[in-house]
Amino acid sequence: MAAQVDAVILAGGMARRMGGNDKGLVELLNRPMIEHAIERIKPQVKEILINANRNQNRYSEFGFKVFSDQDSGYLGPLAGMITAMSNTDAEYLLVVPCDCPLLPTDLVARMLAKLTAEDAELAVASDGKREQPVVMLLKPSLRESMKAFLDAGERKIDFWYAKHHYVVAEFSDQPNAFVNVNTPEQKQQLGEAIANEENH
Ligand SMILES: Nc1nc2c(ncn2[C@@H]2O[C@H](COP(=O)(O)OP(=O)(O)OP(=O)(O)O)[C@@H](O)[C@H]2O)c(=O)[nH]1
Ligand SMILES: [Mg+2]
Repeated sequence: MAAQVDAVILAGGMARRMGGNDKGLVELLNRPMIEHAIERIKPQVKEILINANRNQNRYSEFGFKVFSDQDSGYLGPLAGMITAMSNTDAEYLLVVPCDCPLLPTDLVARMLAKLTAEDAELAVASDGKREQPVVMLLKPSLRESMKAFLDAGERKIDFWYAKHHYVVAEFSDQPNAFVNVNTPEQKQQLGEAIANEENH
């Protein structure tokens, strides 16, 4: 039987570079940004969880459970992951950010294949050039380790996973898959690029 995988879409940041507008809800091509991620990920997992620290009612309209960080105070993406890990009973949790509209449609399959082939604890995605620390597939049992790391005042995701047996799943065949939107200018550029692509 295929392994059970749930996903958390992280939308819990402050989006300062977006001018403080809730990044998951700003519109890209007339749709809230998170909807692009939902569309890519939904066919690949059992359930989607949304992690958001404001506008929870608006987020719940997408039809999935919404969780805020357990420890308030914007402690970074790891705080959102910890919350999701306590709210899933799946074998694996996929973590993705809300601001990556072009995530691979074969993300879970390839990360899971790599993780199981090497009997690793977690897999991190790479675009072929760089690891993408907010795109991970992990076992929810890693929650204790992540919590201890955060409680010790640490924040950096790659420092955390370096402590574990991890593998890197490469998506060099899809160099734009992890394009990430942080500013209004990037949003504008990506919107135009996608629209151009669709017109060809
Ligand atoms: N739960 C949670 N998620 C966070 C937090 N900070 C960032 N994230 C998420 O982590 C992902 C990557 O972070 P960034 O792209 O830096 O987003 P951001 O922090 O909202 O934006 P900036 O304020 O411009 O850095 C995004 O999906 C954010 O929603 C946090 O404190 N808590
Ligand atoms: Mg940030």
